[in-house]
Amino acid sequence: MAWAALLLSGEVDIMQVVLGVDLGTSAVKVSAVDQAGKIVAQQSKEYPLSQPEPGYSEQNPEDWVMGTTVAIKRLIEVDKIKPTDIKGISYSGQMHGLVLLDDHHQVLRPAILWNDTRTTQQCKEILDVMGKDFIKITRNVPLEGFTLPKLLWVKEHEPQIFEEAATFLLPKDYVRYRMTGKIAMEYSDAAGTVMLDEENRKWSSQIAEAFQLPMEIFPPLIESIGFAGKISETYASFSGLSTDTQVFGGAADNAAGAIGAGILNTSQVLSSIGTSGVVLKYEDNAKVDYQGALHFFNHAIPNKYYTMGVTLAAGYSLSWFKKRFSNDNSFTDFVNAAKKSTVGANGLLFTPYIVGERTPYPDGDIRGSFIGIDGTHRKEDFTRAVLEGIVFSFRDIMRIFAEKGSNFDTVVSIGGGAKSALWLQIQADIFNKKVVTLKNEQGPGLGAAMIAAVGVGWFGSLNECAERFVAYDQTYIPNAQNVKKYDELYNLYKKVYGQTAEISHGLMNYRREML
Ligand SMILES: Nc1ncnc2c1ncn2[C@@H]1O[C@H](COP(=O)(O)OP(=O)(O)O)[C@@H](O)[C@H]1O
Ligand SMILES: O=C(CO)[C@@H](O)[C@H](O)COP(=O)(O)O
Repeated sequence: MAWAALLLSGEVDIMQVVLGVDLGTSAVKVSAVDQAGKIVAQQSKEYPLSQPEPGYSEQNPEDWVMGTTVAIKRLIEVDKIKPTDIKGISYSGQMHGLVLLDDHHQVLRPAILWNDTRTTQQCKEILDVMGKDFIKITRNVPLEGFTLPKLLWVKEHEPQIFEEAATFLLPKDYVRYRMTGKIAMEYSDAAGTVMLDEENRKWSSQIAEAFQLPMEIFPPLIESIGFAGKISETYASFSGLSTDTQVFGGAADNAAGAIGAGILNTSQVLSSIGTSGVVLKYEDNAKVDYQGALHFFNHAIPNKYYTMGVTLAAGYSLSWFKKRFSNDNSFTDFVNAAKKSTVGANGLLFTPYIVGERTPYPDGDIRGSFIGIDGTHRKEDFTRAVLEGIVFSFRDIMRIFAEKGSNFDTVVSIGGGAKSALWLQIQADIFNKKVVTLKNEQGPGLGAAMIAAVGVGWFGSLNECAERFVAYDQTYIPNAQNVKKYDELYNLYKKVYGQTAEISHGLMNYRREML
């Protein structure tokens, strides 16, 4: 039912709202959402990222708390949302970041983030010590981005800090702790620590023993829609919120993004082109086994899962190219100029490995290429090659799904990739699948608000909530001629990694020697 009709029907109370806190890497965005699924107000606050050494990426957890508080205060003071009308709050969080706390719950060092790549050695050690058992328990291969290698890095390089650590949290779990005073980690995020026995939904004592991690440091686990407490007196006086507002677990940003996009059954796949890119598929149970070729994590819905592959530089590749070579154009004009090129960019291929890659090549040292540069190529061919290369990298992920016999008919596109009709058609043609967009595309923030909406009892389940909050907009159907051409080009694209890896690694070593 449309928003106005819902109001007239008296089925919803438009005064009541829930808040979805989307704790990203560059900023926190807090959305106030009413019972009809309408975003009535939104505030955000950016915070800095520190890169003290090559490959390091850290943030100060206090900045997340301050940013979230500023955004909430603005909702109350500028947008005039009454604190007593805020019935519930939940979260979507950047994944994997390690927040270490001492026994007074004080932060011991800056958080080490998902895009920090200092832990290659620790990932190797994890496999050396546990081999295939590790993948069997966590359903993932150890990658630099995940939390366990970060914990082992601290243990090895900062032993005094490790000694003082009483527990650890993930970014949004830390913010929730500061708002409620209660320590807990939520399942979909806990899966990304790669210390969780995913199928049995408990911390793995085998992993703890293998790496001499005391069991006491593992925080209690809660469900995404689980009640985490009410706003504490301290945080209420700090933020202006009411102590009656209920707080719920929340979810990892990709799980929350999937909920906000209505990915709640196995026939749909999410294609998210943000700074990084994600192809994500809902899984009904833990029986599917990709043997670590894709990430496999607990979903925000109890006992459900999702599989995903990550392209580290998706939208980032396009932004990089625009910034370096087309900075004076608007984003829309710059992307639309690629229409002047052809399917296959007049014979130019791009691989988007400009910050290394995760799926299907877990290789921090691979770098991107333009292949087939010809004297006749124009800037729009390069732009088109970048748009296509990003989508080819998503097809690499889809190929793994296909090899495992996973079937789906619809791809829901979100993020920057859903802003351009050209890019959406390229996705439909390269995937050879129907691609749809969302009417109310708010990404993980809406998913976070949906978790709170279910938590406070507005809906019986996330599926029920999605029926009201999520609606599809445009549909893009594959063009048979283009599909054929892209199939041919994809066969060439697939060869680029293998044939450029050695050269890329040599060039990375050259850069390191120059430091
Ligand atoms: N008008 C546009 N058309 C196509 N792509 C766009 C447009 N504007 C931005 N983008 C792409 O979207 C990406 C950002 O997507 P977004 O979902 O906002 O990412 P994030 O939340 O990670 O910052 C940018 O890196 C850029 O490549
Ligand atoms: O590492 C992963 C998933 O495994 C990333 O998806 C981060 O969770 C991204 O955070 P944002 O870019 O959305 O801040």
